[in-house]
Amino acid sequence: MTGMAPAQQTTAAPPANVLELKDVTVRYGTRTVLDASLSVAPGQKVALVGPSGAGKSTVLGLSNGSVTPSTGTVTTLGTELGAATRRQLRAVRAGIGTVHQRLDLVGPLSAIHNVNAGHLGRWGLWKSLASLVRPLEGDVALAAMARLGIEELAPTRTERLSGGEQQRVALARIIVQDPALVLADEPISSLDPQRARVVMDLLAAVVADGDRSLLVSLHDFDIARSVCDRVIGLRQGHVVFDLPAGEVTDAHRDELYRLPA
Ligand SMILES: Nc1ncnc2c1ncn2[C@@H]1O[C@H](COP(=O)(O)OP(=O)(O)OP(=O)(O)O)[C@@H](O)[C@H]1O
Repeated sequence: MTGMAPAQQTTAAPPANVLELKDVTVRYGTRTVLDASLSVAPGQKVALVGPSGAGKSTVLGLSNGSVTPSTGTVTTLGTELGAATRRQLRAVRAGIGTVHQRLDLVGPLSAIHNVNAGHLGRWGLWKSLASLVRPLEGDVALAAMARLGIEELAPTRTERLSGGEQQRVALARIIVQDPALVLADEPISSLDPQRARVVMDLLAAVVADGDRSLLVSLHDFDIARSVCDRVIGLRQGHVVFDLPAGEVTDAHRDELYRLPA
């Protein structure tokens, strides 16, 4: 006996996926609209593509718990949503940043107030109300706005801003919220191609800056494969392919969007 302690285990376990859908089905009545398994690794940017009705929004809804699976499990930020307490669900939702085509900004409030709303998941009611009168931690919000080149718009009423500027306000709000996972449901579908590209590049930069993960549904196949690390093709609720963006070809696109004969 040497009396030596056993060797320490030094190899760290790989970090768990930030999102995991395992054997998930979603049924409405007798109709199964999703039957899929997929995952998003930490720091990964994943695009969901596929024709209308393929199940992209359903996957995003499952990921934040707003859609309940009929069978299977959804684990988001380490919490299995079906088994979570309300408190755990609140914590998961505070860790998710959401970007919609509809930006959920409050038009009559100044841009900085809207950016500051990124804090709300962490702040209690009184701090949130006080901040409506005078933005608290305004320096954090201003820094986020500066990152997106809209610092000088801080005092402007949000409804006076252009669509592109409002998109930047919504992205600055994500920076302030500092979520581990960003879910974006067709964030660029109302924009012209140039603006769509700029907004997607900004979204990707915001995600990469904070080492966050992204799951984004997109109709633009080319933007999906150029901005994201991985592309998942969904069709009629099934995963048709799940590939590194560099391996996705025009043939995958054509097959995915092929109209039924
Ligand atoms: N609450 C619901 N009740 C019944 N059917 C639903 C419900 N929500 C979604 N569906 C159906 O589920 C299928 C998938 O819808 P989903 O919105 O996920 O598709 P999508 O790929 O996001 O489509 P799009 O690109 O048009 O937004 C569709 O056929 C839709 O009609």
